[in-house]
Amino acid sequence: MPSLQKVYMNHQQKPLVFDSLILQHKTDIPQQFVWPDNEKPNSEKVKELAVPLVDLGGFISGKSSSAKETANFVGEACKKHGFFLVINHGVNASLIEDAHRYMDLFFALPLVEKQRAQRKVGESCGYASSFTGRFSSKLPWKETLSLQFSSENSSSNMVKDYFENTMGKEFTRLGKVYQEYCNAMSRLSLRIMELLGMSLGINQAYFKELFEHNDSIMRLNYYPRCQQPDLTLGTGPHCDPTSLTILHQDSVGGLEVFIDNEWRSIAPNQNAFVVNIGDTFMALSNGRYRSCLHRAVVNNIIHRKSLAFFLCPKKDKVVRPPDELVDEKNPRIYPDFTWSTFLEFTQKHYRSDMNTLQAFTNWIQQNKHMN
Ligand SMILES: C=C1C[C@]23C[C@H]1CC[C@H]2[C@]1(C)CCC[C@@](C)(C(=O)O)[C@H]1[C@@H]3C(=O)O
Ligand SMILES: O=C(O)CCC(=O)C(=O)O
Ligand SMILES: [Fe+2]
Repeated sequence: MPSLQKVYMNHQQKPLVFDSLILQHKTDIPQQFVWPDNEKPNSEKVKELAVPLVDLGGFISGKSSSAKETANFVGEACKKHGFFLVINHGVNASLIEDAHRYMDLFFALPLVEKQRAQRKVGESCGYASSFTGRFSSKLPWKETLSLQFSSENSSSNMVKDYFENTMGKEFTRLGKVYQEYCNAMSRLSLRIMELLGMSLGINQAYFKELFEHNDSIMRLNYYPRCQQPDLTLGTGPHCDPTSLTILHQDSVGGLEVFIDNEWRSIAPNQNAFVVNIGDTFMALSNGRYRSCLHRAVVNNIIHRKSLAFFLCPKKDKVVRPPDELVDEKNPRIYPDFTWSTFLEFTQKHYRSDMNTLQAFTNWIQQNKHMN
C-alpha cells in the first residue's frame, strides 16, 4: 500500500495564483499543470460509452410496476460500472438553465471578487482556483465553487445565506437558485437511493434513515479553455469518495470513465443527469456496487461547466452495510466509519484518487493503534 500521498503544499511555499482570464491565453501552460505521461489524456478521441439510460417517469409518478423494473435496471448498471443516466427526473429544466447561467456569471467575475469566497485550508467549501495552495503538482485545470448543503429543515437556507454573507446582497438571487437546485438534487438523490435499496433487496428504511438528513456538497466545476489540453486534466482520475453523485454537464463534453482498461467518454445530454456510485456507497453496499474511476478533460476551443451534487450521509452517522449484505460468503470489506472522518481525510491527508477508500481504511487502522 503506497504511503499516504504527501501532495499537499507546505505552508512556506508561496501558492501560485491561477487567474483563468490570463492562463487560458497562455500558449505554454505552467509546469504545475502538466500531468505525468501515464495520466495525460490520450490525444486521439476516446470512444463514447453507451451509458444505461434510466427513465424515472413511471417510478416518480408512483407506478409500482415500474419501481421494481427500474430498480433492477439501476442495479445492473451499478454492478457493471456504477454509472447511469436518469431522464424524466422531475427537476425543472429552467432551474437547470439558471444554475448554468449563474455559473457563467460567477466565474466571469474578476479573480479578486471570486476570492471573497476563497476556500479556507482544510475546509471543503468555498472558491478554489486549481487548488493552488493545496497541491504542489498535477494541478487541475479548473476553478471550483463548493457549497455545503444540509437537508435539515432548520438550515434549509444554508446555500442562499452563504452567498449573501460571503458575496453580498447582490448575490441573493444567485443564492436562491443554488438553494433551490440543491433542494431538488437532495429530493432526486433520495428517490435514487430508494431504487438502490430495492435493487440490493434491503429494507427501504435503511438508506432513507442514513440520507434523509444529509450533509451534502454542491460543487460547481468551471474548466477554462486551455491552449495545451493534451498536457493537463480538468479533474484528475478519481473515484468520488462520497455516496452518490448527480452531475449535470453542459453541452461541451469532457467527462470520461475508465472501463475495461480504457477511457470512454460520456456524451452530453441536457435532459439527463449523470449518476454514479461513490466510495461511501461502495462501503455501504459491502462492495456489491463499485465506485468507478473517472476524470474530466479540457479543450482549446471553449470553457466547460459541470454541476456535481455529492450526496453524503449526516456527518456523524456510522457508515455500515445492512446485515442483509454481510454473511459468510460476503464478509465485511470496510470498517465502520463516519462521513465526517472520511471527508477530513480527503481534505487534510489524502488527495482523492482511485485508492482513496483503501488508503482511508489503512489510515483508520494505523490511527487505531495510536489511540
Ligand atoms: C468529498 C469530495 C472531495 C472532492 C470533492 C468531493 C467529491 C469529489 C472529490 C474530488 C473532485 C476528487 C478528485 C480530486 C479533488 C481534489 C478535485 O479535483 O477536486 C476532489 C475534491 C476535493 O478534495 O476537493
Ligand atoms: O466535470 C465533470 O464532468 C466531472 C467532475 C467530477 O468528477 C467531480 O467533480 O468529482
Ligand atoms: Fe468525480
